[in-house]
Amino acid sequence: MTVGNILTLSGLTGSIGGQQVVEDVSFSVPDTGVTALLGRNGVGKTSTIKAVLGLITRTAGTVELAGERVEREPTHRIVRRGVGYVPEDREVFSKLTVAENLRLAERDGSPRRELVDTLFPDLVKRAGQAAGTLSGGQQQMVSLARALLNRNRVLLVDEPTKGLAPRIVQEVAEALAEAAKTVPILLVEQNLAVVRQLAAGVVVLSGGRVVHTGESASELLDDADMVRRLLGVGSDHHGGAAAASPTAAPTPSAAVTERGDRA
Ligand SMILES: Nc1ncnc2c1ncn2[C@@H]1O[C@H](COP(=O)(O)OP(=O)(O)OP(=O)(O)O)[C@@H](O)[C@H]1O
Repeated sequence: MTVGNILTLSGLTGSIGGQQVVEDVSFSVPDTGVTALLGRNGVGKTSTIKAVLGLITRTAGTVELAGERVEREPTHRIVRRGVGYVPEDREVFSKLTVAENLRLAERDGSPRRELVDTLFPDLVKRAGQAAGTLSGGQQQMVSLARALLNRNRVLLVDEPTKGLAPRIVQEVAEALAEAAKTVPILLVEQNLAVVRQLAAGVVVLSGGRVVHTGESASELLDDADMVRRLLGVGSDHHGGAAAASPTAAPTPSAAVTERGDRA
């Protein structure tokens, strides 16, 4: 099977309140695996995802989904075409149960219940629990499960491990790895050990623009100078045991991310 691109951004430019926050962004997301979208705080990663979805004003450029132009379409239509979004901060309905949260997310009559139940057995056990009483990691699982219930062609996942304890970070990373076997993922992630574990390709933004694209995230992460220059993180924060092996679990030290460094 030849590998193609599921999503291609070309010269995408977007603004919030008249201020340009995404500038002439071009890159492609292959139709398999995880592609990481990286960059320091505030460089426009979330805004780029929102521009794809039409959640911020797109002022120029194109977005192709499986070869079809969608940049003029409203958000709901892009979502219906199969672009799943797992936003930063999870956004579960806290007063609703886990089961209700999932049911609300179903877009058609054949949700992929089996897949979701297999991936997230804990959510099956907690089906009757109010989502607001779940831990951050469990809420992240609900958020991921909602996107996976539908037959999406690509998932846009924004900072899924943000604020989670290292052990839970690893659980979320494993769920993402399983999910990626069924759907390509564009992943915004600050935890570089997770990026190393999951991502094949990589795109780095700075000041709303693409400053690096590569087919190997590990290659970028192995280059301490590049990491410092592009991500503003010391090599020790992606080094150590977790960085030495692409399959190693993120350790507490590796889970210290650029977010902490930049504070
Ligand atoms: N609602 C908003 N109103 C005004 N400016 C905004 C808004 N949301 C984002 N911005 C600005 O747009 C720029 C890009 O922000 P964005 O959240 O896309 O960056 P990011 O790379 O995802 O950062 P983070 O790592 O903090 O999530 C920043 O300068 C930010 O201040």
